[in-house]
Amino acid sequence: MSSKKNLLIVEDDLGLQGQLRWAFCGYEIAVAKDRQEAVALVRRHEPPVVTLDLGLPPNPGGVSEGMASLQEILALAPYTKIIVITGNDSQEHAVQAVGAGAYDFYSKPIDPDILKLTIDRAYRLYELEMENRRLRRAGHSSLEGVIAVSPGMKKICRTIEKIAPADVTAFILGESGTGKEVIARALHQLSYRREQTFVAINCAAIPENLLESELFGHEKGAFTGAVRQTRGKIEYAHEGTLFLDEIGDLPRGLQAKLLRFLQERVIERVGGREEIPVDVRVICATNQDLKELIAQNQFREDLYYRIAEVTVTLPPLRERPGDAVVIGRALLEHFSRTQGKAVRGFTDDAIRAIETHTWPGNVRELENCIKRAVIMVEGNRIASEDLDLPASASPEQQSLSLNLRQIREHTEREALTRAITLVNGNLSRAAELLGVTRPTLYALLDKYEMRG
Ligand SMILES: Nc1ncnc2c1ncn2[C@@H]1O[C@H](COP(=O)(O)OP(=O)(O)OP(=O)(O)O)[C@@H](O)[C@H]1O
Repeated sequence: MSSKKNLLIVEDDLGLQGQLRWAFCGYEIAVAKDRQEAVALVRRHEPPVVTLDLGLPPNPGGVSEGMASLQEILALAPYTKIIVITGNDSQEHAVQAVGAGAYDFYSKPIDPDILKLTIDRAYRLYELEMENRRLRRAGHSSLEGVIAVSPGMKKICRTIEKIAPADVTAFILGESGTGKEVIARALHQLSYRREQTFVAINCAAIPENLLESELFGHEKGAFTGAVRQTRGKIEYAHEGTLFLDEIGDLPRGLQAKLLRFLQERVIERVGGREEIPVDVRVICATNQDLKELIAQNQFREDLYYRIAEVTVTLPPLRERPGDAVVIGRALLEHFSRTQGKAVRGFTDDAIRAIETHTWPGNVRELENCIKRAVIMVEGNRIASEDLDLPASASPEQQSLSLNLRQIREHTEREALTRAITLVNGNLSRAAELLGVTRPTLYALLDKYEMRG
C-alpha cells in the first residue's frame, strides 16, 4: 500500500485537472469529474482531504451539484476536510458551503502553492482530529463507561481490574456525582458475573418501612397489602451483583439483617421462615463518613468491616487533572448526537474554564453543564460563555499547601496533564509546549506514574 496521503480532486475542467495532478504529485491523487464519481471515490479511498469545484455538471454554471456533492461526502465521511473551489465572484456561495460543513474555500484562479498550504493545513487538522478521537477512545479506560486520564482515577481502574475477578465485597466512597455507580457497574462488567443481573438499590430513597421487604422480599400475608409472595432485590441479584448505594442511610434494624446475610449468605423473606441461599457479590457505596456514623452509634462497626473488604475512594473531579476535559469532550459528542446538533468541540477558553472550575457537583454537574451548553449554543463550537461557569475558582476554594516539594510536584503534575490534554496526547508536542526534551518528559511521566 502507498504511504502517500490520499487527496481527491473533484473538478470537471480537464485542463485544471491536469494542472492540479501535476502540482500535487506528492499526494496519492484520485480525480472525479462529477458528483457520482466523487462519491464513489470517497467510498473507495476515504480521502482525508477533498478539493471540490462547486460548479459541476450537469450544472457547471451553478453551485447546486457542488453543494449536493459536499453534503453527500460529509454524510458518508463526516471527518473529511473539504476545500471548496469557487469562481472568484462567488464569495457568497463559498460562505454558504463553509456553513454547510466545508473546511475552507479557495477562489479561482488557482495558485497551486497557496492551495497546497490550505491542503496541508487541512491534513494536519484531520490528523489531529483522528489522534483526538483515538485519545478519546483511549480515555475510555478498560472499565466500561468510565472515562479517566488522571493518575488517581487510573489507579482506581487498576484496582477495580484486580478485585473484579475475586468475589470480595467492595466499598466505594466518594462525593456525590463522582461516579460511584459507574464504577460499581464497571466492576460487575469485569467480573465473572457479568452475564447475570446488576441490581442497584438506593437505601436513602426508600422509606424505612418498605426497605426491608424491598431488600429481602416478603411472603403472602406478611403484612397488610402483602397480597402475594414477592422476591426482594437481593434474591433478584442471585448470581449477579447487588449495589447498595447510600449504605450509611440503612436503618439500624436492617443493618443487623444485612450483616447476617453477608455472613451466612442466606435470606429470610419478611413473614417467612425458610432460609433461602443467595449467591451475590455485594458492592456498597456512600458519600458519608461511616467512621463518624459508627462513633455516633448510627452504623454498626461489625457491618462496616464486613462490607469494606476492599475500599475504593473516588477523588472529587477537582482533584482529577485532565478528567473534566476528556469527560467533557465525550459528553459533548454524546449530547450533540442525542440532541441532533452539529457541535464539534470547545474553544480554547471553554477548555480553560472547564479545567479551572472546581465542579462541586462533580461529573453530574459537568454532565448538566455540557448538556445545557449543547442545547443553547448557536455556533458549532462551545465557548466559555456557553458553559455559564464562574470565571475561576476563588482562593478559598483552592487548598493551600506550604510544603515546597509538594507544591512543586503538584504543579509539575498539573502542567504535564494540562500540556498533554491541550495537544491531545501528542507527546512530542507536549514536550515542546513544556520546553523539555522528550526523554525528560518520559522521565517525568514515569516519576508520576502517568504513562499509558
Ligand atoms: N468517569 C466517568 N466517565 C464518564 N461518565 C461518568 C464518570 N463518572 C461519572 N459519570 C457520569 O456522571 C453521572 C454521575 O455518576 P454516578 O451516578 O455514578 O455518581 P455517584 O457518585 O454514584 O452519585 P451519587 O452519590 O449522587 O449517587 C452519571 O451519569 C455517570 O454516567
